[in-house]
Amino acid sequence: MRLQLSAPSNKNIQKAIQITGSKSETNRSLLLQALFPNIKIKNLSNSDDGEVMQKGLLISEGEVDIHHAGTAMRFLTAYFASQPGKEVVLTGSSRMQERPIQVLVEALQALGADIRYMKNEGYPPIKISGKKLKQSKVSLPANISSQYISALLLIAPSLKNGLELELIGKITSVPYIKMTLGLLEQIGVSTSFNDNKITVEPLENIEETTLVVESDWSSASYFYSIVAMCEVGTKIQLSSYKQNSLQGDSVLSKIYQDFGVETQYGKNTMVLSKANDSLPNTVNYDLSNAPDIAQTIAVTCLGLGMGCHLTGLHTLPIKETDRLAALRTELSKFGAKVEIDAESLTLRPLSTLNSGIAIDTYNDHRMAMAFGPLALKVGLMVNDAGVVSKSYPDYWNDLKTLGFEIQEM
Ligand SMILES: O=C(O)C1=C[C@@H](OP(=O)(O)O)[C@@H](O)[C@H](O)C1
Ligand SMILES: C=C(OP(=O)(O)O)C(=O)O
Repeated sequence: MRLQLSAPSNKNIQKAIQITGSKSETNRSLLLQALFPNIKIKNLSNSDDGEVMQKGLLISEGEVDIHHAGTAMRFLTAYFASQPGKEVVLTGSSRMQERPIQVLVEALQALGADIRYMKNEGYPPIKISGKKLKQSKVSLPANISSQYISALLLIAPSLKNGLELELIGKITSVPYIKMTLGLLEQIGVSTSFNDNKITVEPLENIEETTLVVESDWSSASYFYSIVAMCEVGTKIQLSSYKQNSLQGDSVLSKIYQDFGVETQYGKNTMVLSKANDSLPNTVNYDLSNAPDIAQTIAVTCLGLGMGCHLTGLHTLPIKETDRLAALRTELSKFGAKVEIDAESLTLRPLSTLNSGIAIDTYNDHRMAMAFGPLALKVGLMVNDAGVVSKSYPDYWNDLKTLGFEIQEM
C-alpha cells in the first residue's frame, strides 16, 4: 500500500489521541503471565508483535513463526528453552533470520538448554527442546542487544535458584533492562542491578496481580515530532501515560524541549504543546539508551531545518533494517547531506526540502512512521505503509484524526 500524505489545512492542531499499550511492556507481561498464570494484564498492545507473542506462548510443539518481532524471538527462545516437554522450531521473517541470537543461545546453553541452529550458525531458525535449566550463573556480552538480557531475566524467577548474570562490555539499551526488572519487582520478585551484576531471586507462586501496561512511548515520539513542526499553540493530548515511566523513550519529554515542545502530565494523560519557535541550529544526543527514537529525531530535525549529530546508534544496523543506511538514503532524497559511521549519524541543516519524494520503508515500521510527520512541511508518499502494524496498526488513522490528508494511491 502506497500512501500520499499532505499537511492538515489547520496547523494549529487541538486533538486527543489514545495509544495502546507499550509493545515492550506487553511482551514482557505476557511472558510473565505464562509463567505465573494469576497475573492479569490491562491495556495490552494491539500490535503485530504483541499478537505473535500471545500466539507463540500457546504453542507446545511444531513451528512458531514470530515474523519481524525481535522481542518475541528473544523472549520466546528463553521461555521454550526452560519449559520441559515443549519442542519447537522458532523462526521468523527473512530479516529475522539475519538478526543475531548467538549471545542468548550460548547463555541459555551454559544454563543447560538444548538449542540447535537449523540454517545459519548464530541466527534463527532454531530448534528448542525445553528442559529444566539447572545452572544459575552465566556471563554474556551486553553491547549487542539488551533483549538477550531481558529474555534471561524474565525466566529467572521460575528457575530453582534464580539467576545471577555477569554483563561483559558496555551495556546497551539499559532502560529496557530496568523495565524488565521493574516488572519483576511489580509481581513480587527480588532483584538487584549493581555495576555489571544482576541477580534475580526465585519465586514459586505469586498473589493475584494486575499489570497495567502504560501506553507506548516510542509511538508517542511521532506526536512529539508533529507538535514540533506545528504552529505555536498546538496541543495534542495523549493517553494513557505517566511521568514516572518504565520506558526509556520517555526521555522524549526532555529532548523535545529543544524543539519548543512542552509536556504537561494529568491523570493518565499528557498534553504536548508547542510553546516556542526558537530553535538551535543543531542538536547532539547520545541515544544508546533510546535507540528507537533516532529515526523520529532525525526527521524532526530535517523538517525544522536543523542539523543533528546522533551517537550511540551501534545497534541500529541489526534492527528491522539497517536503520543507519536506510536513514541516510531516505533523508538524502530531500536534498539533505547525511554522514553515517558504525554508531552515529550527522545531518546538516537544510532550508528547502525536495518535493515529490516517495519514502521506502524496508519492512521497518519506524521508517514509515518517522517520515509521516514531515508531510507538515512537504507533501510526500510512503511506500508499503502497512508496515506500521508491527507496533502501531492505528497510526495512519490517528494521523487522519489530526487532520492529515492521507490517500491510498
Ligand atoms: O527490550 C525491548 O523491548 C527492546 C529493546 C531494544 O532493543 P535492543 O536492546 O536490541 O537495542 C529496542 O530497540 C526494542 O525496540 C525493544
Ligand atoms: C527494534 C524494534 O523492535 P524489535 O527489536 O523488538 O523487533 C523496534 O520496535 O524499533
